[in-house]
This record gives sequence, C-alpha cells and structure tokens, in this order.
Amino acid sequence: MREIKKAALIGLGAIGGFAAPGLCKALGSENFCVIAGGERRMRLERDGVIINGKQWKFQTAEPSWESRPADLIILSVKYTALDQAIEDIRNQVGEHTVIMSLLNGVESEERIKAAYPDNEVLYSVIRVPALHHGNEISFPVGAGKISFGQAYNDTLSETVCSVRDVFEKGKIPYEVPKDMLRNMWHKFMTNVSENQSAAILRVPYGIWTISEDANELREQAAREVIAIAGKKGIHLTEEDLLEHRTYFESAPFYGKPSTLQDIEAGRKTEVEMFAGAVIRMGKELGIPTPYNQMFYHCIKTLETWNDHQPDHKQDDA
Ligand SMILES: NC(=O)C1=CN([C@@H]2O[C@H](COP(=O)(O)OP(=O)(O)OC[C@H]3O[C@@H](n4cnc5c(N)ncnc54)[C@H](OP(=O)(O)O)[C@@H]3O)[C@@H](O)[C@H]2O)C=CC1
Ligand SMILES: CC(C)(CO)C(=O)C(=O)O
Repeated sequence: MREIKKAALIGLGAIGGFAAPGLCKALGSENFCVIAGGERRMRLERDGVIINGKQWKFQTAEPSWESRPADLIILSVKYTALDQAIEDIRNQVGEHTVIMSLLNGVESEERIKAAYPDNEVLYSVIRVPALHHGNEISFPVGAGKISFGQAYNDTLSETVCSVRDVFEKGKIPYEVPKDMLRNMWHKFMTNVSENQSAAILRVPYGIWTISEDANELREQAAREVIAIAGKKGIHLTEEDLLEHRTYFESAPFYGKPSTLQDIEAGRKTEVEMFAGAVIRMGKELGIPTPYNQMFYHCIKTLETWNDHQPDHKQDDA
C-alpha cells in the first residue's frame, strides 16, 4: 500500500482549519503545506491562523513553486474559487497524488477529475458548523467529521486505507460510508434545501422546529434533488426527509447555514453549486425544478443588492 508522506491543502478557511492541524501533526510540519499565492501567502506567513484559540503557522507554498509532488491534496476553497484552486495545485500534483475536495455540492470531484484525469479523486464531504472571521477559525470540537471514500466502500481500497491512516494519526474525525455517493447526495439535498431557503428568508435553523411553512418550502426543494438523484441511481427517499426533521431539534436554534452567512457578510454565495447545479441537472434529465429556479433568482437578487450596498454589510455572528 502506498503510504501518504506529504500533503498539501488549498483553502485555509473554516473547513481548511478543521483538517490542517491534524495533517500537520500526522505528517510533520515539514511534510505539510498550505498552497497560497501572493498577498494571501504573505498574510499566512506573517499572521498564521487562529484555530479554536490556538495560533498555527503552517508551511506555505506559492502555486508557481516547483516541488516534490504531494501524495495527498485537499481542496477546501469556496465554489467561487474552485477553478483557480484547481490550477493552483498543479505544481504539487504528481503521478500518484490523491486528491480530495471538501467542498459542498456534488460537482467539484468531476471538475477536478476533468483537470487531472490520471489522478485518483476520492469523494468527500464534511459536516461541521465552522466559522471564519479574519484569521480566526472556529468549530465545535468533537462535533464534525469528514465522510470520504470511493463511490462504494464495501471493501476499502488501498487509497482509502492510506488516507484513513493519516486521519487516524492526525486524529481528524472521519467516516468511510459504504455508499459514499448516497452520503454526498444526502448532504447536497440538505444544503440545497436548508442553505438556500434560510438565506432567502434570513432565518436560522430554529425556524424548522417552529414553522410548518418553512418545512414545506425546504422539503419541496429537497424533493427536486431526490427526483434527480433517483434518475442517477442514487437512493434518496421521503423517509430521508422525515428522518432529517429530527436533526433540527439538536441544531443550534440561532445557527445559520453558510449561504445565509455569505449573504449577511456581503459575499458571493455558492448558489451555482446548489440551485445552479439542480437546474442544470433537471434540464438534462427532464425533471422540473421550480423551487430551485425560484431560489436561484432570489439569491442572485440578494447578491446584486449586496453589490450595490458596499457599506451595508451585516455581521455574520
Ligand atoms: N463553513 C462551514 O461550516 C462549512 C463549509 N462547507 C463547505 O466547505 C467549502 C469551504 O468553505 P469555508 O471553509 O466555509 O470557506 P472559507 O471562505 O472560510 O475558506 C475558504 C478559504 O479559501 C481561501 N482561498 C480561496 N482561493 C484560494 C486560492 N486560490 N489559493 C489559496 N487559498 C484560497 C480563502 O482565502 P482568503 O480568506 O484569503 O480569501 C479562504 O481562507 C465550501 O464549499 C463550503 O460550502 C461544508 C461544510 C460546512
Ligand atoms: C454547516 C453545514 C454542515 C450545514 O448547514 C453546511 O454544510 C453549511 O452550512 O454549508
């Protein structure tokens, strides 16, 4: 089995901060680097990042630097920065480099595979409510995990085992689901329905414990994902929707999905990988997606409004 001895990460934000300390601990600081260019790299070198109250200064690498290829590269940028990140990792990619994307959505793996067709790209998603303000990153310790693997993991491939070993060594919480595609699409279904309706209505998770109207809106959008998934052979069901209702009982009442945080902070959202993707796939497969079409236009409207209100950004606390 090929051992992972060197890793690189691109996107040291809320989610990058979840994985980076463990990778550094598992492999040693000389075998782990954060890829970042120009001013961003200078900032990371100068200030580092504060992760749950502790300062970390990881080794950094300019995208233009030639280097020994990494055995593992993790992408944890927002969707709006994905194309650039895919190019920026190029000098760290070698013949045997395994690539993982912690982005939400169901498309980033395909995009990476298109750019690096000869490399192994594992599927992965992360479930953790993480925050990022300035150079401070925080998340509840012990509350999140990375799900990763091949599409199906009845038996674990050598690559999955080698990544698992690094996660074990670095104490990075993880699981390898038997049906990784279903796991990823389940998260996609929840993001498409929760993130977008919360962003449009400007309401936190608690709304789904007190409003049937909010649940109706959320679940109608989720049903469009279920229909698309079904056509692709991925088994999501009405039972999944029912079962997911219980999640909100334990979610922080005033907690906000990342799309609402983006809107409130005046940032561009990841709507293209949520409603944008649902609309595109719906067209390809002949499945109507009226809720996601409405969500798409509402979120684009809020982004445009933000662009015209440079001094009107709210705190995303
Ligand atoms: N936050 C959360 O709770 C969760 C997020 N996710 C998903 O994880 C993904 C990442 O989100 P999140 O961590 O919140 O986003 P953040 O904005 O916190 O982090 C992204 C980081 O990427 C950096 N970056 C962007 N472009 C480049 C580049 N070309 N080279 C190097 N660094 C770059 C940014 O740097 P800079 O700040 O300098 O611009 C930023 O630090 C998203 O798809 C999100 O949906 C999934 C689950 C939960
Ligand atoms: C925090 C979490 C896991 C669920 O809402 C998320 O994926 C997001 O906010 O984008």
